[in-house]
Amino acid sequence: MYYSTRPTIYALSTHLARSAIGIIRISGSMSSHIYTKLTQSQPPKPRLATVKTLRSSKGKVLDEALVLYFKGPASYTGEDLLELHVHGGVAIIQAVLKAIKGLHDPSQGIHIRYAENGEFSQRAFINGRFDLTEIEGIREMIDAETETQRIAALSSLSGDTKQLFAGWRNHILNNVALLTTVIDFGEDHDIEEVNELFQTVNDNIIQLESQISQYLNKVRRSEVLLKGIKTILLGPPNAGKSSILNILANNESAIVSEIAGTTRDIIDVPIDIQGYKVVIGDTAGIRTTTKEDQIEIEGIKRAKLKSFASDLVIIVLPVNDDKMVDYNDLFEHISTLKLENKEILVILNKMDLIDVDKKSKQQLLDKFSKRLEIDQSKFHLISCINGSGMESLTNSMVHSFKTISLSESTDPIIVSSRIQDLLENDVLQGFQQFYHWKDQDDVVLACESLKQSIEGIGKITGEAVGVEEILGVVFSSFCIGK
Ligand SMILES: Nc1nc2c(ncn2[C@@H]2O[C@H](COP(=O)(O)OP(=O)(O)OP(=O)(O)O)[C@@H](O)[C@H]2O)c(=O)[nH]1
Repeated sequence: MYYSTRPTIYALSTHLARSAIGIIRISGSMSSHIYTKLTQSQPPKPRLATVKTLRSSKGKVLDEALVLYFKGPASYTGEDLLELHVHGGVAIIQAVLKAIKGLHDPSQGIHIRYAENGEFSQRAFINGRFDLTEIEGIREMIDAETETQRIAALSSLSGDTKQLFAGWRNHILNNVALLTTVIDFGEDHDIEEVNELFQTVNDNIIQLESQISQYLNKVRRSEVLLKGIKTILLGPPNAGKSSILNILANNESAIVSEIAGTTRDIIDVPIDIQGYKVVIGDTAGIRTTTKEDQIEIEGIKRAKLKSFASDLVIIVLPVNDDKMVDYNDLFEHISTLKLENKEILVILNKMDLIDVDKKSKQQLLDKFSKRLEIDQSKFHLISCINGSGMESLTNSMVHSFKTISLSESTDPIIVSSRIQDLLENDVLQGFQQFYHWKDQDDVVLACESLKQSIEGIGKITGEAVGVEEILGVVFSSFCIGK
């Protein structure tokens, strides 16, 4: 459907700050009118970039701009759409915006106003250019800060998510159709036939439920990519935790000193490691202490607590201290983390301090891995002084990130929490109700339950009745001009 009765909207789609270009977007039936007024020329030719002088209503030159016009419905919004690529000076942009605003003239039926958040995308949705999963994909794409987030957002943007949901919807619809035949022609079916059909639908729904649950599981695992993979450095004081953090973060985020126990509380540093958003926490050194240093005790307690909530735990041990006295408390804690199936890597740091050939390196690995009962493949021998072993450590960390986010086998998926809620609460809930009514041999209510699931998917893609209520939720998080 092509809406031409709505007011024409305009907005600055780039930031209002000194820059090379600023892009002003205009969408609606008055786009062509705005073009002719600003350029004082004939109506624009669609899809042809032209350089035009923009003028105010009094004929004053405002700027030389690159102008692009798209005739609806073949445009982003599905309406006539004009893009003015003006020079990115704040005063220029404001002057052009003011000139557009000045063209608003209700007495002539010319309705022009500044766009609201996400209004261009909302029109694209209303005009059937995209479904809601694609629209949300566009938002995730804009929000993506790292390479993995960008890839995850692509699955929605490219329409993969839309197709997946459409497939699920059809599948449920087919099963509703099967049940409907029983309801409509129930008296003509014998009871065994009805039971058999009911059982077939039941099996189909169980299968679909498992697919949706797996999908949700993957979404949850992928979510870590958005929030950042929580990584923690744990180890005794003076092991080199802060030094490692500084190398990974490429700056002096944490205080490094020779005095054991310099780090007293957790320092969280967000960094990008090979396209993964990671939040690394440097912690107070854990040692078995008899001293009554309350700050140190509290620091150790916090470090331990935080490690339980972390996705990846990196244990840092100074290789020159292979007697490992005072380490009981730390090792006991590591055992608990292992029981929780935490992803763990171990760093043996300060390799520059010992003189090793290949054989004694192996002896070191044997000794530490035996003591910690952690496989040698998880170990890294490094030196913060000469940087040795750091590359292999980061590669190993990336491998762990892939395991944590399940992005090793397939691309991660990011979908909005709105979609997750609807899948869990409407679609899967509908299945639970279906099982309940099936057990009661109530075909009618079982069928209604599946319709609830279909409606849930409709709300996700935007095909549901009463869709207005969800539009507000989706578009309010967009920026103006999108
Ligand atoms: N020789 C050598 N010294 C290192 C290495 N890494 C760190 N150091 C030194 O070890 C000392 C302690 O380093 P930090 O990075 O502060 O250690 P930490 O584990 O954060 O210490 P706490 O804050 O006490 O828990 C500093 O003097 C560092 O310069 C290394 O690979 N080789």
